[in-house]
Amino acid sequence: MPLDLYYDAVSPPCRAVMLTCRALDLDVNMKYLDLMKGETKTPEFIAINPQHTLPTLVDGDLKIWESRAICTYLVGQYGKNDSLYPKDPIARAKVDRLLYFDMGTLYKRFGEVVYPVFRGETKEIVPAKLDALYEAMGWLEGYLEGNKWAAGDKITVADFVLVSSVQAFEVTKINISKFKNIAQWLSNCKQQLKGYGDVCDKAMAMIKKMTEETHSNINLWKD
Ligand SMILES: N[C@@H](CCC(=O)N[C@@H](CS)C(=O)NCC(=O)O)C(=O)O
Repeated sequence: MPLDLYYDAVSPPCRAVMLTCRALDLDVNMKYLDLMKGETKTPEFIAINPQHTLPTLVDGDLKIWESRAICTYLVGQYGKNDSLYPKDPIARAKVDRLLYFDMGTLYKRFGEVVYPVFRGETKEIVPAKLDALYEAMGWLEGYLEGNKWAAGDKITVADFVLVSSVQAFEVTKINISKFKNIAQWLSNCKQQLKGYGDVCDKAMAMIKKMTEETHSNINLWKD
């Protein structure tokens, strides 16, 4: 039974799942819904996911959303081994910590700074919110110290999830070069994650264009 993935690559959570699918070499039926056109709000899609969020995966009778849950499900169900999401409780705890850190802190803080501007709700950045984002980046910088990949010396789903957030920081003109470990890890991801360019390049160009349209007078750079 083929997997159906409802997605729009402009969304970081969707890119995390797409990178996971590439890493696992999965044959996926890609079902594009245009977020900008509100295509998640149709009765047909709400019948699949009442929360109407992308990404959403349909695998036979299983309908699942929440990107990080999809990534870990896919590894458990289809991975040839557990390398991308280790079964060992300690190794898994280190990956899970990063998945929750991304959802509850890093990506959340990014969204609080940038999305109100993208949505045209404000033209002002709240300085405390920008400080909070850079604070979270400082924590990520520390977690990456001495590690090639987010959770250690092997690629895990934490890399797919975190890079999908951090790559958006770069095109929205947040200063990544201030954080040497993040900059090096981002470069590793660009070069070594399977399908990175296919999954991310077009979406990054779109986000860059949106940034130029909405953020031209807004400074997110901090030295
Ligand atoms: N925590 C969720 C967030 C999902 C989410 O909010 N997706 C947004 C795009 S980034 C969406 O689908 N918005 C359209 C809608 O809510 O109708 C995840 O990681 O999957």
